[in-house]
Amino acid sequence: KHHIVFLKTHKTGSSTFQNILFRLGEKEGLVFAFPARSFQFSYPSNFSKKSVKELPENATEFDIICSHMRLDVEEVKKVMPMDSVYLTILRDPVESFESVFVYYGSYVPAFKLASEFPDPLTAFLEKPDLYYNSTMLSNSIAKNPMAYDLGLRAHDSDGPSLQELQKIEKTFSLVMITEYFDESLILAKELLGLNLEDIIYLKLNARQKEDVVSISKDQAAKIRTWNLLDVALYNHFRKKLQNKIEHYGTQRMEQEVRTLRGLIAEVTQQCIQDKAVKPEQLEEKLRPWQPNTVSIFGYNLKGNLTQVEYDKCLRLAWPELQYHSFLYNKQYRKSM
Ligand SMILES: Nc1ncnc2c1ncn2[C@@H]1O[C@H](COP(=O)(O)OS(=O)(=O)O)[C@@H](OP(=O)(O)O)[C@H]1O
Repeated sequence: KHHIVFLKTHKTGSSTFQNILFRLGEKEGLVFAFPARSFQFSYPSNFSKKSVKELPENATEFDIICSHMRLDVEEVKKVMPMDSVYLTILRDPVESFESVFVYYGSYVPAFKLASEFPDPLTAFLEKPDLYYNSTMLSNSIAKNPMAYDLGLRAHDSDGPSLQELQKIEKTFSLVMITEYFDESLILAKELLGLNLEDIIYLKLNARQKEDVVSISKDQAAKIRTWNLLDVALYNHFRKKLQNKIEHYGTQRMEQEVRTLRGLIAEVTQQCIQDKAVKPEQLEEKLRPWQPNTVSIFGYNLKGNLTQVEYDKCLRLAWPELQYHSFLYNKQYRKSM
């Protein structure tokens, strides 16, 4: 029986991987550790056992946890079985910071202050310390967002200590890398003993292209300086993943990735009417949550699916909040 802890980092492709885990959990009847309130574990505060909904009737343990949290390993251990496999995902900090900046532009005070300028990202990067007050909890994600989610001292300006890196290495069996998403999935499949069918996915939570800010070399350098800890983490674990791919066998990996992509093309053909659909053209059931500054794409399903096909296709395209609510309702036999 699987026992899985997935640390869902922000703006890294984590919803796509979470969807794979939602489907796995549903298929295997795993017990999810859900937040007691809402969809996150008291984020941006540290994870706490108190923020977890109690076990459902007749269950003796939780099997899987995969909602947003700020990691506190000792607290997670109070909730999850000792033999749980820990996974997480990191994305190129230039890409992930740009995504965080735009997505949370009107929610995070540091970003909101810069939003009054015609080019908010340039204004912010020019003098980030002018906008960033590290004592405000609501600014948590404004600097080194991935390190913050991992529970590190993200507001500092230096890199991680060897001790911090060693702790992450000791905790996580696999740190996936968004730029090697499919390769990471193959490694996750091996680690968890899954089939290729289990890791078929549709890319979720993508912004419409007009909302993606194209980053100049100068801006990229400034993003890296501001997010030094994320850069160090990313570089370290990217290298590690590359080594794992080599160890797995580069050709064997290429073959598996090709097969996976073929399977993805098949289900896309079977399930999807339109890709990259704007929110206003999506029915509510398939509309991802929308921040007020950007549009997040979704999928329209084909109209002529049998019930069995519809159930399968829906789950692939189901945005996080809708699928989460469905699983919660099923597990507790009552709505959230
Ligand atoms: N498979 C795959 N490969 C590469 N990139 C991917 C993938 N799946 C999702 N994405 C991109 O990840 C961004 C969304 O990340 P999250 O789902 O982690 O966001 S959230 O924090 O849960 O809101 C979002 O990035 P932006 O479009 O740049 O905002 C998605 O496009």
